[in-house]
Amino acid sequence: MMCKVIFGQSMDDKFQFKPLVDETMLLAGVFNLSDYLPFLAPLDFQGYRRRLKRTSNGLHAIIDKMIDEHLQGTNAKEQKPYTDFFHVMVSLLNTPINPNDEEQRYIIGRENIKAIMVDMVAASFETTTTAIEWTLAELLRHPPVMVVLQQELERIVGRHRMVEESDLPKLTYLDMVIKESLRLHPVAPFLLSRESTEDITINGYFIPKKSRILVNIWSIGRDHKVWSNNAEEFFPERFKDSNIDVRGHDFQLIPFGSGRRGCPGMQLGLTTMRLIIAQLVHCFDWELPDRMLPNELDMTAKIGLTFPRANHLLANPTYR
Ligand code: HEM
Repeated sequence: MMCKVIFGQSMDDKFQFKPLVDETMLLAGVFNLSDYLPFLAPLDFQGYRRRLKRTSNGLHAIIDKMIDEHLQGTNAKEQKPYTDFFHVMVSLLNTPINPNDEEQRYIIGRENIKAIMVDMVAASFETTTTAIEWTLAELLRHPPVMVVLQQELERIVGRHRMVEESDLPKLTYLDMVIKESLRLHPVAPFLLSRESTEDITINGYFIPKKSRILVNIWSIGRDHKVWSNNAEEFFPERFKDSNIDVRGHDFQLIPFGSGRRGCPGMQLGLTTMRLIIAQLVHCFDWELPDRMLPNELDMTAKIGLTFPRANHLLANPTYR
């Protein structure tokens, strides 16, 4: 789905991004000795930098090939007006980004387009699927919550048609379920790192200029002082009559980050997440395999830049 939005076509054998994105996420979040002992960085003891370079070259090579195809016009589909991100970007190749500024003319080059596309691919492919998988896992672990959500869908949508995007604003319990899932399972538990631009003291802690700052939203999401004693529990009702929102202003819940580097794909990610969860729960009843009990479902996460489930969720759907 994200491939269609970004590239205007489904992923096929020619453009295999997924293994390269998985490797990038793993390497970007792995324990790296040089982060703690920077003088070791040039030696690349663990070989992570070499691996990351190979992965990055792989991603760049795929996008290079796609740009070439676009420029040669070999793909018949490309004759139509562009409605996807990639083709709009490539149509801007070698044009000035600020044509009215005579002094600083900045031309969009191939390297710029490749860097933006790699950023988009890495940031969009795994995030939404990871968030959906965690939400479905929590619903399977909490059958009463699943029932309340199904009742809401029946009330608002009924049984005779599929959920549509226009139904989403009315699905308030779904919204609470999604907030609760993102609170306990933020896709990027440390956000993207920041660097402090000046010396500052916050709550008695001195942070020198040029420090690398990681914001641990996983911990904030489970902090009893913020979320009360049931912070570890999946309890969507905590958001009933609450104004807490995920859009970056309520700092106890910032699964899409905040500020200038906050997630630009938030609206797309949230809408996709809501629609897919709603459709899965509306169309099917779900059961864990082999008579597994809800509390036996393994909820271990795999550590990387993102925080996906260690083992993919297995569940049996029955059409309702
Ligand atoms: C549920 C889905 C998603 C979640 C939870 C999510 C979360 C995040 C987070 C936490 C960040 C870092 C923000 C910060 O450090 O302040 C981020 C960055 C980013 N996201 Fe998302 N994201 C999602 C979907 C998407 C989608 C669908 C796209 C694009 C189509 C996207 C594009 C990006 C990009 C390009 C960045 C990097 C921004 C930068 O470097 O300044 N994300 N996302």
